[in-house]
This record gives sequence, C-alpha cells and structure tokens, in this order.
Amino acid sequence: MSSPSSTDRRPLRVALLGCGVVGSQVARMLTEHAADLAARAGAPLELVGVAVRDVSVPREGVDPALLTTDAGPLVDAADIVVEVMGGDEPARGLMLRAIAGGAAVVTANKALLASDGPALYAAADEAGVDIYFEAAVAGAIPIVRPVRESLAGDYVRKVLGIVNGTTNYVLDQMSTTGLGLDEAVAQAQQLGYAEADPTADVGGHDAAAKAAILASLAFHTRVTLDDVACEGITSITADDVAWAAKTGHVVKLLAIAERTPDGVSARVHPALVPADHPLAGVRGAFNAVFVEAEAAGDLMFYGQGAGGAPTASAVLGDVVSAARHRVLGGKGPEESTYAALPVVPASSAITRYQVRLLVVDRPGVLAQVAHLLADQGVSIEAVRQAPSDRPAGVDEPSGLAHLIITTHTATEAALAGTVEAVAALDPVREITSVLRVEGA
Ligand SMILES: NC(=O)c1ccc[n+]([C@@H]2O[C@H](COP(=O)([O-])OP(=O)(O)OC[C@H]3O[C@@H](n4cnc5c(N)ncnc54)[C@H](O)[C@@H]3O)[C@@H](O)[C@H]2O)c1
Ligand SMILES: N[C@@H](CCO)C(=O)O
Ligand code: NA
Repeated sequence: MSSPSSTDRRPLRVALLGCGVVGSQVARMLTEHAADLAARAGAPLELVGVAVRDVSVPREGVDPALLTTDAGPLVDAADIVVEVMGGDEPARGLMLRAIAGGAAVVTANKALLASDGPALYAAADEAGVDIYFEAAVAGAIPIVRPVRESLAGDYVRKVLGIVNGTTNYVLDQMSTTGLGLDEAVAQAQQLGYAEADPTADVGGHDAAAKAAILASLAFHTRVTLDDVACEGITSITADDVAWAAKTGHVVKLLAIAERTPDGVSARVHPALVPADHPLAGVRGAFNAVFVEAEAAGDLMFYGQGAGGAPTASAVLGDVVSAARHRVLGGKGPEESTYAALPVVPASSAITRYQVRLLVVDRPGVLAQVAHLLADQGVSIEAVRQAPSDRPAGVDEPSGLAHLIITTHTATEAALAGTVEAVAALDPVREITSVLRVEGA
C-alpha cells in the first residue's frame, strides 16, 4: 500500500499573529506557494486566521475574512502559531497559550526571546512542542539552525556579527554618501528594516538581543539581554568614518559573543574592522555572521537580515520544519544550557583600541604617550601622526597634531584606564575618539 501523499493528509492549521512588514509576506507566501509547501511539509498548510489590531485596514493578498482582533481562540485552534506581532505582551502570553494547547510556535521576536526566552523554551520542552526562531537573528540568513544543529559537533570560539540592517545601512550611507544619521534611519524605516521604535536599532539593543541568542546557542549557556554590554552608533561621527578609511578600516556595529578563559562574553559596540576582513565588505542593510570554530575554522553567513520577504523566508523554513514533525513525528532541538559557563563582565573582554588624540605638536610628545602606555602594560601596534587644521594657540605655537594610536590586545578595563591616564597628560588637548578594533 502506498503512503498517503501530502495533499491527502489533514491540513495543518497555521495561525498568524501580526500582519505587518513580515506577517504580510508570510501570508502571501503561504498562499502563493501552497502546493510546494504542502509537498515539502508533508501536509497542506492552511492559514486559518490572522490576528491584527485593526481588521478594517485592507491587507493586500489576505482574505479579509481571515482577519481577527481576537487572537486567543485563533491560537487555540492552530497546529502551528506564527508570532510576528513583536513586543512583549500579548505576544508572550499568546505563545505560552499556543504551547500549552500543544501547538508548535515559530517566532521572529528576538527582543522577547533575549529577555524571556528561557520561560518559553521551558514551556515548549515540557509540552513536547517545537519552538523555532530562525527569523529572530539576521532575518533570512540561516544562522540559528547552523549554530544549533550543524555546529553541534564542534566548539565555537567567537561569533562576530553584523546583525542589524538599519545600523549597517546608516554607517554605509555615512561613509559612501555623507548622509546624516537621522536621514539614513528614516530611509531604513521606509525600506522596512527598522524596528517600530528605531532607537532599538540605533542604540544597539536589537543587536544586543541577537547577541544574547547567538551566545546562548554557541556556548550552550543561558545568556540573556541583561548580560550583554551594549553601545549603539549615536556617537559615531563623519570624522570617525573618514579616519577609519584612512587607517585601512571600516566602522561596523558588531554583536560579539566570545569564549574567554573565564567564561563567555557578549557585547555590542561599534568597531573598526580591517578593510580586508570579510565583514568589511558587508554593505547597505545586509547582515553577516562570522563564526570562528575549533574544527570548522572560519565560516561566514551572509545575506538579507531584515525586510518583509527575506524574514518571511526564514519564518516559512521554520513552519515547514515544525510541520514535518507534526506529520512524521519527532521534535526540533531543545534549549541547550548544559555548559552553564559564567558570563563575564565586558570589562574583562579582550580587545584592541584605536585612540585618536589631539596633541600639542612638539618633539617628545609621542614618546611621552608611548611611555605611559608601556607603563600601563598596553603595547602599541601602530602610531600615525597627521597635522590638525585647528589654529595654533598662544601656549602651543607649533600647532596641534592628530595622533592615532592602535594598541595590541589587552583587557577592556586596562585599555579604558590607559585612555584616562593619557587624557590627563599635559600635551594632550583632547581624546577625539576611542574605537575598538575587531577582526584583526
Ligand atoms: N521587519 C523586519 O525586517 C524584521 C526582521 C526580523 C525580525 N523582525 C521581527 O518580526 C516581528 C514583526 O516585525 P514587523 O516589522 O513585521 O512589525 P510591524 O510593526 O510591521 O507588524 C506588526 C503587526 O503585528 C500587529 N500587532 C501588533 N500588536 C498587536 C496586538 N496587540 N494585537 C494584534 N495585532 C498586533 C500589528 O497590527 C501589525 O500587523 C518583530 O518581533 C520584529 O522584531 C522583523
Ligand atoms: N530592525 C532590524 C530588523 C531585523 O531584525 C534590523 O534593522 O536589522
Ligand atoms: Na536567521
């Protein structure tokens, strides 16, 4: 007797929570690709309802009869619940309700996963249902599944990610077209990359949520948003971007998850990336995640990390995985926290600094700065001096010069302390900028 074909099987009921940038594309693809999705999943995927705030808003390609403001009963009737409404509540309560009712959950909600993921994972494990979240980190780019499954036999040492499309777009526009921060953010909003509140992008919090998720997966350790030291791009100036180019670097907002001698470090900050590093070539709103693993070596995952259709691609991949388990049995991976490594504070992270100083341009100044760094145990990799166009003052007749010092690696705490000491030196007029260097 032949096995039943995918179309003979009972349809799996899919409930969609949210029909915005991502949800509208999930709805479109579920409808347009129904036959292929049924064949791949092993059963038809039937969109049974779409929860929205306002049913009177027309949604192109979505049957208005499917729209509802009452998400609870929709969730109760579903086999697979797709949460793309974002925010904390009601998303959290609805996902827990779905799990308690035995439905699989697919979510793109990195903010919620990074703060409250453990409660959701525990509920899913207890109920024996799948919770998938590929779209939560770097949109379309397969990175959750590769780290969770493909690299499960290896040891990840470090993850360096450009995981926020909005800020990468902004930094790229600043360096190529001279566009200002606010203007570039407005463009990213129009293109559907930015969060509902773009300060989550610009302030680094969106990337920090993704760093927490990546660190948890890579190091089999529970890392939440509170563990991630976070700096955004608001202090990056046109000068920083221009000096980066002059010293052979590009400014990128990086999410970093790293195995250190004492545990695990997770942080987000702007950094100078050498122009020949693969991450330096990631332009516009594109994302990339660079993974250094013990046996695999260096890997880079690249593609569209934001936008409706790309993010919907990741969501639907997860829907198909969950559907296959419904049809064939089995279950996706559970939360893995067995290593339980200590999460170390950002001050003990090992990094390098590039410090730009404005100094009095007279003999011996460079030696004085170099001496102080040596005293503090920070070794210098490169020094560059350039004249400043700032007019000379009475006490500095020979004028001022820029001094750009790139250090070798040291702890964040040692480097920060050294910068403070340098700032107090007599010939130092100003610390113009301090940026970390990563990827070298
Ligand atoms: N836009 C992207 O590029 C992108 C990429 C990856 C992940 N995400 C994540 O996907 C999720 C959705 O993002 P988006 O850009 O589609 O957002 P959006 O603001 O465009 O859409 C949200 C939708 O959810 C609905 N909604 C919100 N609160 C609701 C409530 N209380 N009841 C009923 N409906 C409600 C809204 O009406 C809207 O239809 C977020 O978690 C976001 O972080 C977005
Ligand atoms: N606002 C996010 C969306 C993807 O998570 C970004 O700009 O990358
Ligand atoms: Na992804």
